[in-house]
Amino acid sequence: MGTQNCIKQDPEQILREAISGGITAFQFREKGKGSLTGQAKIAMAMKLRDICYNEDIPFFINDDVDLIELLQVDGVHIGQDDISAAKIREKHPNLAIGLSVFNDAELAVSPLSLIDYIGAGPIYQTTSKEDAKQVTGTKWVESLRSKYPKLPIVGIGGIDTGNAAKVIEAGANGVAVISVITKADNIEEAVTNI
Ligand SMILES: Cc1ncc(COP(=O)(O)OP(=O)(O)O)c(N)n1
Ligand SMILES: Cc1ncsc1CCOP(=O)(O)O
Ligand SMILES: [Mg+2]
Repeated sequence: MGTQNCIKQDPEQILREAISGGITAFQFREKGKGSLTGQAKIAMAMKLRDICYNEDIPFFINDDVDLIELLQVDGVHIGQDDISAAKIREKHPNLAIGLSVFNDAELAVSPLSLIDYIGAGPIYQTTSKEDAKQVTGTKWVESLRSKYPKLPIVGIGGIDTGNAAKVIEAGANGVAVISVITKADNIEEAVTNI
C-alpha cells in the first residue's frame, strides 16, 4: 500500500494493525492519484520501513529501485515495464525480487531464474491500480503452477476474505492485498480472515 490507499487511518496505524493481524510482508507502493513524491515519499517510506524492521516483517519497495540502498529494503517488486531484474540482481545479489507476470507472452520474456517470486494477476477486478490489466481469474495461477511446480506465486488483484482461499487452492503460495486491509473497519480481523 501507499498513502493514497489510506483514507480511514494513517498509514503507520494501518501497517501496525496489519502486522498485529499477521501479514508476513509489506510492499510500499506509493503510486497513483494523491500519492506522495520527493522527500515526503522518502520520509513516509522510512517510517514504514522502521515499523517493519522492528516487527521483523520483510519490507519491499515497489518500482523505486533508487530507494533500495537508501532504505535498506529486503526486496523489490518490478513489473514488465520497470527496470530489469538483471540490472537489479547485478547490483544486489541477495535482494528478494518479485516480478509481475500477467499472461503467457509476459511469461515467455520473464527471467525466472533471476527472480524470487511471481506476482500473478490481477486475478479479480481491482480499484487500487489505475492501469490494471484485464482480470486473469484463478486459471492464470493454475496455469503457472502446472508449468512451474516450485516457483513461488503471489496472487494479487481484488483479493478479499471471501476469495483468497480460491487463489491459494489454485496454487498460489500467498496473496497480496491492498483495499481489503486499508478499507477494513477491523484490520486485524480482516487479515486473520484472509
Ligand atoms: C505482489 C505484486 N504483484 C504485482 C504487482 C504489480 O506490479 P506492476 O505490474 O509493476 O504494477 P505497479 O504496482 O507498479 O503499478 C505488485 N505491485 N505487487
Ligand atoms: C498493484 C496491483 N497489481 C495488480 S492488481 C493491484 C492492486 C491490488 O489491490 P487490491 O487488493 O485493492 O485489489
Ligand atoms: Mg511496477
